Amino acid sequence: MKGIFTALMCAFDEQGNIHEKGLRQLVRHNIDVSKVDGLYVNGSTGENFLISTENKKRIFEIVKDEAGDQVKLIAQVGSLNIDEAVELAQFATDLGYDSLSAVTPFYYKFDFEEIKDYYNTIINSVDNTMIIYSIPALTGVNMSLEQFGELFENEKIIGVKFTAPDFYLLERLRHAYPEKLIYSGFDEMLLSAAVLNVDGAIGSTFNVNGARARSIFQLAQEGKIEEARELQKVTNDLISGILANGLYQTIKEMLKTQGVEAGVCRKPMKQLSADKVKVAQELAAKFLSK
Ligand SMILES: CC(=O)N[C@@H]([C@@H](O)[C@H](O)[C@H](O)CO)[C@@H](O)CC(=O)C(=O)O
Repeated sequence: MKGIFTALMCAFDEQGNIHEKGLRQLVRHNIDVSKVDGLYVNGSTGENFLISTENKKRIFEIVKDEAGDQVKLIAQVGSLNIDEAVELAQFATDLGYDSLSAVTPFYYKFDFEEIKDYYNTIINSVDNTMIIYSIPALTGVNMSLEQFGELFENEKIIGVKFTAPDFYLLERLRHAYPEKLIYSGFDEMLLSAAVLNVDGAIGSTFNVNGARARSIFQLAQEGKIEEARELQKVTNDLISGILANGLYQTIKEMLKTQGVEAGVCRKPMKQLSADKVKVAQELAAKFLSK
């Protein structure tokens, strides 16, 4: 379960339906071209919070069917509707997903006891493991070292996807819980996290930049920091361009230049203007090999 995991996009058509052929191509591109170690399915990048339970299940099915056992698969099942989270956890487990993950419950200001109960309720309902998805900038949920420790007391909670720029907390977590899996969640900070000895990374830009991400991670593990820094610089030039143009939409347009029918994003996300499509194509021409 270590290494580079792509936070998988989902291809949607103009009506917002799953574009199955495009989704299968996305899976193949990540496995065959980017050669990532795994896929993180129905996360933020998969537009999970914009789709129905039935669509989430269908995406889990298609991805497992296409990927088989070629790479590790993590199913993000977190939901404010805890019944849905449990249902999805059971569904993904039955399909053979290697682990589950759940975003911290957000919007209402849940206290820590409620957050702990949420994780234990989901994971104790299935025969699988759980990776906490912590992304404070989007959820508003900031957990302390001690609170992570309390969650980790449940042996089925095997790690955290740490999407935060708090390298002090990341170092403390690494030191305190050497046996737990820690994944870096900010692609632009991959090298800094790798230096702190994280076990892997999960990111959206790996859909187009997976090979470079793999190299950064590997070089850091080998102590070749100067080379890794060069690659992180190129990566961050790319990420700056993507973020300025519209994150998920730009990645989808870039994928289209690689022959992947990545579709469009679901409403209320807007579509790119013609000018921005051109910017995405220029980014692809500059940063992606044909
Ligand atoms: C909000 C968001 O999409 N964050 C990305 C990052 O990969 C992020 O896009 C990237 O670092 C650029 O800022 C991941 O942490 C999200 C992710 O793994 C997911 O799709 O669940």
